[in-house]
Amino acid sequence: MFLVLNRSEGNNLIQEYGNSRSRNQFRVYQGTTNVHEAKSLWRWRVGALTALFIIDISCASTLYITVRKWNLRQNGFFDFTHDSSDLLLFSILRMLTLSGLAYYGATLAWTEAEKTERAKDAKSHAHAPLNGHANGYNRRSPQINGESNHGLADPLLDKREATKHSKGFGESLSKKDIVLFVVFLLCTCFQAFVGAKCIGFYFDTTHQMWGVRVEVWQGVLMGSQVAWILAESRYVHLVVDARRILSRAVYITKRRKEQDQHPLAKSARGLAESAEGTLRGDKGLKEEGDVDQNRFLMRAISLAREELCLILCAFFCLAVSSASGLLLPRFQGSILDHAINNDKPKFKSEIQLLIIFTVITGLFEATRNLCFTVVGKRVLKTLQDHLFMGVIRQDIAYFDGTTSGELTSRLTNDVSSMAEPINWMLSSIVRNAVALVGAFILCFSISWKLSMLAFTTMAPIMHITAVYSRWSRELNRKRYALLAEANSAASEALGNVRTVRAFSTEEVEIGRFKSKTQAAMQKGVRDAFAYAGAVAVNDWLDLGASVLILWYGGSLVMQGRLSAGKLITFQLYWNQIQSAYQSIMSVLMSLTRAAGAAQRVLSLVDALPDIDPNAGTMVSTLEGDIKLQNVHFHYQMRPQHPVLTGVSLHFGQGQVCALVGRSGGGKSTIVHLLMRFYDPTEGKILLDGWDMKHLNLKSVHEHMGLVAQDTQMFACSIAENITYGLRKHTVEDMEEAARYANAHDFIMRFPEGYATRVGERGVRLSGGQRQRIAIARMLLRRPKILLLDEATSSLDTESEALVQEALDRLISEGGRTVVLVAHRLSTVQNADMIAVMEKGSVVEQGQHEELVELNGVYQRLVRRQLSKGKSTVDSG
Ligand SMILES: Nc1ncnc2c1ncn2[C@@H]1O[C@H](COP(=O)(O)OP(=O)(O)OP(=O)(O)O)[C@@H](O)[C@H]1O
Repeated sequence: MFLVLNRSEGNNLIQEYGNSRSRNQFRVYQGTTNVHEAKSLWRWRVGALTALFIIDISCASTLYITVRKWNLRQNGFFDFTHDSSDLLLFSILRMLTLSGLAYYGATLAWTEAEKTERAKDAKSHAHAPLNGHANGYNRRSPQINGESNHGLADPLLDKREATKHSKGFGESLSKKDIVLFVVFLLCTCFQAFVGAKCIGFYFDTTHQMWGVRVEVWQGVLMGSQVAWILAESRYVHLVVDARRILSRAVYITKRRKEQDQHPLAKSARGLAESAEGTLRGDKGLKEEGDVDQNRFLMRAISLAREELCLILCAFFCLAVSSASGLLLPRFQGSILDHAINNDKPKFKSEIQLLIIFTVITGLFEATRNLCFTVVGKRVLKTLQDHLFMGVIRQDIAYFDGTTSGELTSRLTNDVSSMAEPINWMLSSIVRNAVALVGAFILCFSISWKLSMLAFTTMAPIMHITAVYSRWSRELNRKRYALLAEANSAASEALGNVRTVRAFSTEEVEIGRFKSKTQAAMQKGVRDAFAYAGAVAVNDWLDLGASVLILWYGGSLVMQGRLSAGKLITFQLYWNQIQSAYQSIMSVLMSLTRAAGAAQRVLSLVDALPDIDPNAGTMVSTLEGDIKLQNVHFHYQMRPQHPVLTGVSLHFGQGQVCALVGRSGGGKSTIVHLLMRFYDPTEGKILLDGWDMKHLNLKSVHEHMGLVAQDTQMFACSIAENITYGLRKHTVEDMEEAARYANAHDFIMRFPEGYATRVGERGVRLSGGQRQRIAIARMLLRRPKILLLDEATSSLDTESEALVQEALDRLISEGGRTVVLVAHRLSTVQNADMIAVMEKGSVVEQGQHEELVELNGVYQRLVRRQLSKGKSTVDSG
């Protein structure tokens, strides 16, 4: 039973995120792309199916032999009640039909998979030139400057065809699905036949074979046939799926080879690297592992490991409540029998026992529930903490390629969708599994024939559940992606609400948001319909089973072969099986829904940053000597655009060094590299002679201070902003830093002084005030290395003068290495070294006078400044 529900297909799922139409939309493919792996999966599954056929026929043959030897025939012709040659015949027929259908289905799967891949290519071709992004090197064919990809994609492919095939796994019904449905129907009919055969069959109760009654042998052989048929039906599905996986792997490998030989392969790779919404580290893209129901369950269990004591207590309560709960139907049945037989003393004592066991069950049930709920809540908390830790420690490169909306969605929607089933699944799955297995055994002990008949309805239920789970999982993945897009649109609009108001684009933003929520809602509604359908069919099948039980059980009672009480007990156990099964099914379905969210959450929880701030040698003091040796760099989101091309610079200890040059020359990028937001793609940065990569980043940052152009503030008080990140400080130190930064006076003019709250991102302060607070924050840390990245460029003259005064004071203090980007001429003039950057390289270097004499780029910049009547070196 669980074999089918907890599908373990053994194939990994590769998620590919697309960028063709919208940022976060991703497409899902199932299976490996490695041809070798796909081939062995195919062989393995074909082998397993063949083995199943062999076992099935062996069972049928053995049954036939035992029946011929021990079952007395009434006449010479075929006799349904005394002969099993029909079962043998059906086994052979089954083997031939299922093999044929598996072969046909596999052929269809091969061509369908190839067609789907082609359609996906065609679709990505159609979109790629519109937005300038290709969609995954080695995964989709890029179209650059109108060039197609060796004709691999069929440009004439009908657009509707492309849409149909790109709908994704599980969303469209194909010929292959129809073949699989026929397999399912056939197998269900075969199972029903074996069930019916069991009921009417004459089992020899007198003879023995190897010390075991022949009746038992025959019953086991017939019973196991039902299981083999179920497994065969499943394996035909798996064989067909393996063919699809192989076809896709072959197609993709072929495409990869052709792409690698393509002259534009490098650009394609670059475009793929820049796809948004993907998990990336500083060194490039990272693959997000698949999380299916099984892995999700395993993960939930490992998360709950810390709560071992509570879990053990819960399991103890579970054992007691399950054991006593399983006895209740027995009491109910025998009470009825005693009532019918008018046996008053036994009737009374059974009633008393029933009351005692009901109280015990309820008590332990409640305690078990409490323990598991507490475990669920604690797991949720751990998960939330882990996710936030996972997000905040990611490389800056990751944040370059994602939006705050998407992250918020992961932290809120995804985590709650993932945690929802965790809250109760631990409790529910174990309790219901125990009830299911226990009731199953007890049902067989009452009447194995009745059980066989009832259980033939289980196979279709399991099949429908498995098909729905699979379909729903893919649909929900897409739904969550759409919700993330909606979040992203909302947070972008709200973050820029002033611009939205200024341009009166509220309607546009509302439309953008609505289109995403609408699409997500449609997928949700589709899922709800399918869910309702699956549940309805399953309910009908359940009811059908109850009718069968009453019909056959009732006839047994009338024949005097079963007591009425036993029939009631059987019915109660059957109800228990049904409700346990339904509960497990709904847990698994919610696991299915949650697996999509879990994948997005766990991929982040598990992803370790490439630049680990905690790794490397600790630094207690820094002299402040910085060397850049032949540094090359490009941002991942624009891999084809080199930002730094072989930059070598020396910022001596205690020197004031300036970086000037045209906008986009790479000055801020050098500051980013010095902060180690990114690592150079080539070359080295040495700090006091040590390669920065080998130093502990946290300890290095304690000696560095950065004042950037766009100062970032937290929505708390001014005091908290100034002392941000410092564990020890005094109020006097804070005020002194603020005075030094020309901030004390304006802070004191606020009614609440240092306790004034600054609002989100410091919106309640002016740009100059924010800058001065940032300077105070940095001063309080007394850094050895000071990085000033155009700290005054966006300020008006008055604010600029105030901020500049604070900075000049700081610089003139000496003893610090200062790297400043595009400052006022006066400051740059006095710098010990000025480096002029152009198009990612240093074109001139020296002191002010030397550079002016060179009559080159620097002199032109100065001249332009003077002609504009400004006193700053223009960076544009
Ligand atoms: N996170 C990023 N992702 C991709 N490209 C980036 C990123 N940051 C900057 N760039 C690009 O890198 C190049 C250099 O940018 P950088 O900010 O270093 O220039 P700059 O010399 O400091 O310019 P400005 O004086 O205007 O600030 C620019 O072309 C810019 O578009």
